[in-house]
Amino acid sequence: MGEEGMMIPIIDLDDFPNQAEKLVCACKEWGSFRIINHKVPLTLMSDMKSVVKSLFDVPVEIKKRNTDVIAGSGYVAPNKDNPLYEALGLYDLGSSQAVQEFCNQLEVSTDQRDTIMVYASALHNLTTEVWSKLAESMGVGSDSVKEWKCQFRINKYNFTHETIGSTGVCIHTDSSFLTILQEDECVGGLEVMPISSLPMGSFVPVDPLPGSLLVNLGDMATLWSNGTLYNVKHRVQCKDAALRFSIAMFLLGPKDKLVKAPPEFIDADHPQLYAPFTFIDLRKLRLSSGSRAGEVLDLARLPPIASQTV
Ligand SMILES: O=C(O)CCC(=O)C(=O)O
Ligand SMILES: [Fe+2]
Repeated sequence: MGEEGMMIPIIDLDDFPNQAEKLVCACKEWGSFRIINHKVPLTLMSDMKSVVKSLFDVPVEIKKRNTDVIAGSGYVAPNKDNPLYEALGLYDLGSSQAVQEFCNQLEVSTDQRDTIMVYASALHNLTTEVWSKLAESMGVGSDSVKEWKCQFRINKYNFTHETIGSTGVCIHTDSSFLTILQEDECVGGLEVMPISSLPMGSFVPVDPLPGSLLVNLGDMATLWSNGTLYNVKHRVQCKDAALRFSIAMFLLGPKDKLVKAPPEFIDADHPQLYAPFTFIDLRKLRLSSGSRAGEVLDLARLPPIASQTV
């Protein structure tokens, strides 16, 4: 089946609970959807985009001060796997100390610091709001989500004429429960693989829709939902000879608590599929096994019920 003409679902955040069913469908079939009426001011989004662009202009010695707090949370220089890609990031957005530290490392101005603080807080709130809406739409609570850890990452793609047709970021899933992306408003290139196209898999381009934000579900969402929510496989391709910038906010999960499917999702026909994991341990397993595109969930699977000794 060709995927031409397919488009990821658009969810109106202002229209709940009416959109509940549409949201759950989007999360099962696409693992990806666009949100509108998200209340993040457009001026804040564009101010943040300008800050992001200038953060990448500092000398590499300064960028390297942005060291990892958890694996992969800090500066990523262009490398063999993704030579066109560069990223800066920060773990634990809920901690204003961590945000200040990020700003100090990169020697940002007072205005830039203000923008980063306001943006971080707005997007942090939005990730918890979107997750709460999803959990509620699935008939379960989400009490502790405000305490969950968040990671923030800004991405730059050095696209040129010569790189058109090559890959900006290879196929992967996110490790998070969910990710909110502020894409480049002009330069496309993100592609997602809907579940209907598996197991062969074909990509659907996600064209930018200025003012909206994009949500992707990650490995934790699949583990938590007992396999019903889809951790969307995606990549970024170079389609234009233009620099591309994106901003990602990852809702990772509770810090030390084991995550497992709530009892509402488990019955005789739907036995528990995955062993309980903390975010950090699932992430470690993902890195140690080199499984970037969701294969880590195969490693987290419990043996079939018939072979389990109860
Ligand atoms: O830049 C994008 O549009 C996607 C970035 C992404 O997939 C990620 O940061 O995990
Ligand atoms: Fe991603």
